[in-house]
Amino acid sequence: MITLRGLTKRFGAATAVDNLSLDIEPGRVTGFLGPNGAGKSTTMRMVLGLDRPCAGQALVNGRPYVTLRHPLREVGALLDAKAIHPARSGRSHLLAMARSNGIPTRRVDEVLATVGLDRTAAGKRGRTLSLGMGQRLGIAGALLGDPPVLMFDEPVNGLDPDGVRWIRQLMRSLAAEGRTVFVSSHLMSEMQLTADQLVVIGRGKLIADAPVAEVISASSVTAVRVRSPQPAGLAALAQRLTAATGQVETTGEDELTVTGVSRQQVGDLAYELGVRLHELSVRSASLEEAYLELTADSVEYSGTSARSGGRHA
Ligand SMILES: Nc1ncnc2c1ncn2[C@@H]1O[C@H](COP(=O)(O)OP(=O)(O)OP(=O)(O)O)[C@@H](O)[C@H]1O
Repeated sequence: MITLRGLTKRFGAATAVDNLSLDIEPGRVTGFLGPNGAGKSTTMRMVLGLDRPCAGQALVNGRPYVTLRHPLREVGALLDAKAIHPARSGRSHLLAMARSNGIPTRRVDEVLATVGLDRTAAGKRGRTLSLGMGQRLGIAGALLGDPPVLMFDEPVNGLDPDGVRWIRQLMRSLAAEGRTVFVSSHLMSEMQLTADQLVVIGRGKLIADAPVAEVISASSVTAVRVRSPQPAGLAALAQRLTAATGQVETTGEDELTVTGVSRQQVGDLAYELGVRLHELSVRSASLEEAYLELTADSVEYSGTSARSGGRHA
């Protein structure tokens, strides 16, 4: 479990993390999303005691990182895959980590096997590691102490499709073992497949903390399509839906597209009015659409081309 309470970090006049309070629960994958510069890495660094909060607290299993006696056994993290000495082999890097945390040497070979690095790959020097090998080595380091809490900052960066799928399965299985898995990514399609819960931040502030399905269904891009062969009935239904705070658009001769009202509500209203329906279907937003809508006002750096969906700040 990771607990953030009023967590705040300022760099000079800029507030990178602004009064964040949340619980990142065990047994599920929590995706950590936000535009560039939103404060994700800074938050993770504070959990690991690498940055000191200006206010508030970040706790791992109820304790500040700096008070943990064997930190690698409590929390494992992949923050920067390049954090290995260029002249050191992957295996000796892990051996040094193990030694300083009282972890037996055999565990190094276990985690190397878990991440699919053989002896030759593990014997390569840091400077010669490919991006994918570096990521795998970083993940091996995170798993070394068999910790109940794991944090990964953009773990699929630069990985090929096999690597991406492997990471997804690893995250899922770590969560299924009851661990806390907190992972940041900009790949929405991947997050939609991997995460159970989402934490979205923008400009250091919490925007959403909800299950993936809830984030998607709350999006205005999620819409109900309703078709009827009875034009008068459809018009009456449109009127009632508008009164029920739905946004109704006529999208065809016999068709309405409704947002802000659930499919059940539309079906119940149609039944009440005695309107015959030929279709009642939901068009779900993608996580990407929902995310763009949520963060439209928090994007610090954006190009000039128009984006579909969300509003512009
Ligand atoms: N050491 C530092 N000194 C000054 N400013 C910093 C420092 N580290 C981070 N920042 C600033 O804090 C803000 C948050 O940065 P952070 O790297 O945490 O965002 P992020 O959400 O991880 O972004 P990205 O998705 O681009 O990795 C940014 O405005 C960044 O420039």
